[in-house]
Amino acid sequence: MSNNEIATDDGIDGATTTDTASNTLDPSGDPLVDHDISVEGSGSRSASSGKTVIESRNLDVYYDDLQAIDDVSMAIPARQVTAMIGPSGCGKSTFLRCINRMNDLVDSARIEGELRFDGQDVYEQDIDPVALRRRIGMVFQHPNPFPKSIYDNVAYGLRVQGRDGEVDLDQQVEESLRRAALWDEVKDQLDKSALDLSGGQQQRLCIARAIAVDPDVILMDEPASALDPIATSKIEDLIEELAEEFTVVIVTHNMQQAARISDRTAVFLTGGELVEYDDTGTIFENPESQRVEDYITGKFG
Ligand SMILES: Nc1ncnc2c1ncn2[C@@H]1O[C@H](COP(=O)(O)OP(=O)(O)OP(=O)(O)O)[C@@H](O)[C@H]1O
Repeated sequence: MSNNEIATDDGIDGATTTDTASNTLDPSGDPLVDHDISVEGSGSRSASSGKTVIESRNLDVYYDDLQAIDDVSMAIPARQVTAMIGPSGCGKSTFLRCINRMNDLVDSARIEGELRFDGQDVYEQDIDPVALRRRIGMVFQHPNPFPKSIYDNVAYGLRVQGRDGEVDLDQQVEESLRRAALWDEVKDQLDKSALDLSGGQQQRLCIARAIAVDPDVILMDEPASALDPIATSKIEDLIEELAEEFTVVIVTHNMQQAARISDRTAVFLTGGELVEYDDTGTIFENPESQRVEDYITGKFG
């Protein structure tokens, strides 16, 4: 389930902004970031190791009495693509939304256990969720550009942060659009409404908007599921490129997509149980769990 309707000024949408200098997270906290996990990616990147940037420990999430995540412990490496797959309702989006505390916006949601980003529990009392969301951007299933120009969409986060005076805004907008593989298509029409772009272009614009403020992590909740195959292919290529610079965590229903673009894959099954989490090649070619094999081979789900 994707919450793609949220688009506000407080850093909880695709325009989330990053301001590492002023955020309230203390990277010098618990040194969990020093844990190395070895990554044998099946994607195009080499099998380099990535430091743990996000780690859940015995995480439980409830919506009132419904348990959506059940005792999930996993470590997500920096600058890799980590995919979350599993049947509908198994808790993938819930887990994703815990990472930048989007579930705070759901009154019935209750979280137990730990969710660490950069070594610090994001649910500690002194953590500012808005500052957290500046470092952990999000891209939703349906592109949600603001009803503004292409330029203003990309510049939005920097302006909200008051950083537009510090940086060369034109340059930052161009660079973000280039990194989102959209510059060549829009460079002559930056004043045009973002809403006039195609769905695939809008999604790349949302990615440009998210990366303009230089987050550490980009969460993506089925970012290509509303797009046609060509637009999907462009987004997939882009995701692989983004992982050179950012940590990408993606929820996808599309197992082929997970196999194509991710380095690590987490398989959730009914009841919010993380059944297996491993290198993507292992999950798809030689999973340990019979249940995962049955799911991957389409025997259920
Ligand atoms: N805001 C909410 N309030 C109450 N229950 C919720 C809420 N969001 C999700 N749930 C429930 O939590 C469980 C996990 O939902 P979630 O959306 O995380 O699963 P998912 O694996 O992402 O599903 P899908 O693949 O269909 O998007 C489901 O039973 C769902 O109905």
